[in-house]
Amino acid sequence: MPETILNILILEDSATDAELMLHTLRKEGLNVSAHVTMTRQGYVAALNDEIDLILSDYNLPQYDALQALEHLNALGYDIPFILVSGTIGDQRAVEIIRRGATDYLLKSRMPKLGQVVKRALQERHILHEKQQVEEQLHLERDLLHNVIDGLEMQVMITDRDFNIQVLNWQAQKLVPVGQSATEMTCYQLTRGFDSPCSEHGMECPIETALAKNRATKVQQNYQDENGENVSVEKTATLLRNRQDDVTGIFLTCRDISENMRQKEDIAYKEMQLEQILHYDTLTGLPQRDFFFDLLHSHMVGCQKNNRTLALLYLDLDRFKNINDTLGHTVGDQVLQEVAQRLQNNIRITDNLSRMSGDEFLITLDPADNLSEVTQLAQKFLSVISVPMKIEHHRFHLTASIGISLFPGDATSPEKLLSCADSAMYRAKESGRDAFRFYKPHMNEKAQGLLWLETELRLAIEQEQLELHYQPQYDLNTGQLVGMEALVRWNHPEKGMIPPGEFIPQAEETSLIIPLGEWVLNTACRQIAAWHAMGISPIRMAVNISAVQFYRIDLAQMVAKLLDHYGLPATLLELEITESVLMDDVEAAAETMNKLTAMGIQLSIDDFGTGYSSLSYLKRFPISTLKIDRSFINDVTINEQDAAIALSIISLAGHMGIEVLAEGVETVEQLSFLQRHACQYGQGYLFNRPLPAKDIERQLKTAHLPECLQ
Ligand SMILES: Nc1nc2c(ncn2[C@@H]2O[C@H](COP(=O)(O)O[C@H]3[C@@H](O)[C@H](n4cnc5c(=O)[nH]c(N)nc54)O[C@@H]3COP(=O)(O)O)[C@@H](O)[C@H]2O)c(=O)[nH]1
Repeated sequence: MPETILNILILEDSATDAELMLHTLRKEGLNVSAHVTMTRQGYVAALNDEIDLILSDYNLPQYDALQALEHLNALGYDIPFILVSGTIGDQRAVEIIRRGATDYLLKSRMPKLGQVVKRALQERHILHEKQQVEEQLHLERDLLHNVIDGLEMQVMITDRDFNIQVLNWQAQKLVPVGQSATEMTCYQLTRGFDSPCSEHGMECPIETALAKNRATKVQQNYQDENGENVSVEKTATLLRNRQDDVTGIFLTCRDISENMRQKEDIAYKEMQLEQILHYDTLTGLPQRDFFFDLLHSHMVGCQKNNRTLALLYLDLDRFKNINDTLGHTVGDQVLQEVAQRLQNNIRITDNLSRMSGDEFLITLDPADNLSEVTQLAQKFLSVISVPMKIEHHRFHLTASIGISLFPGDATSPEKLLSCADSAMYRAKESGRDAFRFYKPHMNEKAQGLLWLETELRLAIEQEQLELHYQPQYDLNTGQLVGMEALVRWNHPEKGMIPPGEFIPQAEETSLIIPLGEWVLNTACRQIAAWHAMGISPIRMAVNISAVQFYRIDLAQMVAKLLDHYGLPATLLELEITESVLMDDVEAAAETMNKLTAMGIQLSIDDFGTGYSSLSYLKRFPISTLKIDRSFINDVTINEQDAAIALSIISLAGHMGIEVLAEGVETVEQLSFLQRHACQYGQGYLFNRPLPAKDIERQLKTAHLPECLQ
């Protein structure tokens, strides 16, 4: 590294002294380059930024050190100035130091010059460095101040007791006119509180930062004076001295209300997107892919907890016809209605989705109870089959359902779906409006159902069914007033199967429709046949199930039969259970009104066992209430049953409705009913249900049961 050259300006009229100075300095190891002058002009001309040091005698012929110092200061140079002179007295020496000289050396002490110069240069160097540091600090402070001031957030520095010490421009704006920020606390300034935020139900960033001994960020939410929701984010950074003591807190406060609103907006849009991606826009149900996720997680849950899950694949029957004939707008409304009906009937733990077009998927979880699965599947078919009114169109819709079980049938969602799909096709093949379990794993009940359904279909075709008739009597006169047609199944291998064993299954599989039609047709044919034999006409009661009531145009069918056999409608009575009426009050009233308008009598079967609502008695055109035989059974020994029977008799009397007691088996029951003015009765005491031939005999002979004679 090249040695630094020291440029010295020497103001000296003695060449020897100047030479001595240089010699002394060089001897001290300084590499010196010097310019010597004794005049003012020479001095001023030689002054420049390159000069490192000035050595000056005190008195010169036309100039002196005080003037030289003045010039130096006037020209703005900052060069160490050392007076090297003979004795000038202390006063002058002090004066010259006061005027800006760096040091003073007597010529008699010339050997010390090196040390004096070195010290002066060093001091100057230190001073320069200090100035530079100060300059730098000043610049940085300025920069920091500008940066903080330029921030859109409020910034303040407080002490540990929340007292404000420094504020930026944004925070300054909060300071009330006439008040000084430094006399306020941060909570007064930002919230107008008289105590820290923590005492007002909000987290205080300063307290948290001090407690955790580190920088902290908190969010405060509140309502401003206009009732607007405000969210602010506050950070507190601990300021420390060299001993690591906390000397203050650097606090920032940012209004993030807009961010929060945007976040909420984004969250809402994400939710909408989620809705679009995962949910079917027409029905609002989960779409296929999302449903598969749900199915998968249900399967995992079932596996873990040893539960069975059922997947139901539901496809509407002949839905294409609706779309093709009435257009997609009507079709869409039908799908929405179906979705709604299914949604209303699934359990809280089940899931429903729209697979595509007119196909819906339902997970039943848990599905350990297979009879419940069967009931639910039937329920879905039933609710879909309740007539639907869209615009001015009325529909009788049906569906086919395939059911697969996890883990029995398949262990992957795809395979489970494929099993349910093939079961659904089997349901379609069976004539639609039915459900089928996936075959390899059908439970006993499902297998039994399938057997029954197949056999019952054959029974209708092969005339294994027959009707028995149970007479109904006027309990006062003993007169035979009507009879109830009751179906019997004479199975070629199993013998007589009671209706209680096949009617409910026929209702589940919708076979009740052809079966019910067969019963009505046979009953009407029988009335016509007896009429043709000259037997005086007698009213025939026929049981009608809910499925018949809602899924076919019953009035139209009955009208056709009456017309076909040339019978007056008054000879026909249709028995409906209470629950049928409650399924769809509007539709029930419509059908009943049509039937009564034709002259058909309507009776309520098993009265007292269901809703027994007075309101429907007023609403529907009912001609007879049939007291359920469960009340008649113990009417003479059970006070409660007696009370129920009596109130039904009284109720019917007040409403002008006829009343018939079912299941009269004993003379005691008969006399109770007679005593309490029950008009009609039916039961084993008078007759069991009998084949047509046996009834014929009674009708021809007008034979009265003994107990009524
Ligand atoms: N939808 C249709 N349902 C029908 C039809 N035929 C019958 N059924 C219903 O099946 C249930 C069982 O009927 P069934 O075994 O025929 O029993 C009837 C009578 O035999 C029995 N009864 C009559 N009197 C007495 C008696 O004194 N004691 C006694 N223990 N039982 C008696 O009651 C049944 C008639 O009941 P109801 O219909 O409520 O009047 C039954 O629910 C039938 O409704 C059909 O064609 N379609």
